[in-house]
Amino acid sequence: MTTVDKLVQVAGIIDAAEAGMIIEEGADWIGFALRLPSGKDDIAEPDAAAIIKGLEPPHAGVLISYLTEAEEISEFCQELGVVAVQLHGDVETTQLRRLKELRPDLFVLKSLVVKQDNADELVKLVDETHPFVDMYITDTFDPRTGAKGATGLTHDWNVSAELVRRSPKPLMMAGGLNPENVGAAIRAVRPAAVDAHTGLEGPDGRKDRAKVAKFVAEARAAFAEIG
Ligand SMILES: O=C(O)c1ccccc1N[C@@H]1O[C@H](COP(=O)(O)O)[C@@H](O)[C@H]1O
Repeated sequence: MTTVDKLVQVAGIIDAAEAGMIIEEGADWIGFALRLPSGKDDIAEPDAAAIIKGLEPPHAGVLISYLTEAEEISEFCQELGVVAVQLHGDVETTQLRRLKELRPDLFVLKSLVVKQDNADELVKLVDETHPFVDMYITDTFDPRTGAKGATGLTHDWNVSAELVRRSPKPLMMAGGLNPENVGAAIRAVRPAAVDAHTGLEGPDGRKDRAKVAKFVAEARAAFAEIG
């Protein structure tokens, strides 16, 4: 079983050069968003699989997806060679249980999409699903577009902090994190891990080396501070 603590993830990898740069700058896990409902993935599946298979521990590739069916998730994770999957869709608890039966070795992250006034609903979701989930990941809902991931928006960190306190499983904090706010976020919420996508991009839509380096350094410093 994979255990994680004080982990830094960068999501939305688009090619091998970007993956290599992010690993060089000290991130632990890298996330690949695939089979998105838009049909417009940033990277082809065989290219993602090649990058993932070339990673050496403690680095690892994570599938980020809206898939909801355990069999399809399991088969796709096998094809890609990922050790972890981040589920952003409305996955039934029965499917999470089935996924654990099929792949007890797979590290399952389930998103908790923070909206205005849905904290109680998220706590209920944690209560129901935690036996089948290894880690939760917060994310921010964008009411203008309906998007539930990679919105670049922060949410009420009091909700994330409450979820950390209430969840029997660790929590990865995400949603609008960037080099400037990640330290404060870790000190306020005390998550086990952090993740960012859009806050690390340059104007060309690719990850910016200086932003990735600063994000990793600020996160490591804040994790060391909270102990
Ligand atoms: O990374 C993506 O492209 C992605 C696509 C669909 C759902 C989630 C996705 N990424 C996750 O979004 C959050 C945070 O994004 P941001 O930092 O606010 O831009 C994080 O969980 C990513 O793993």
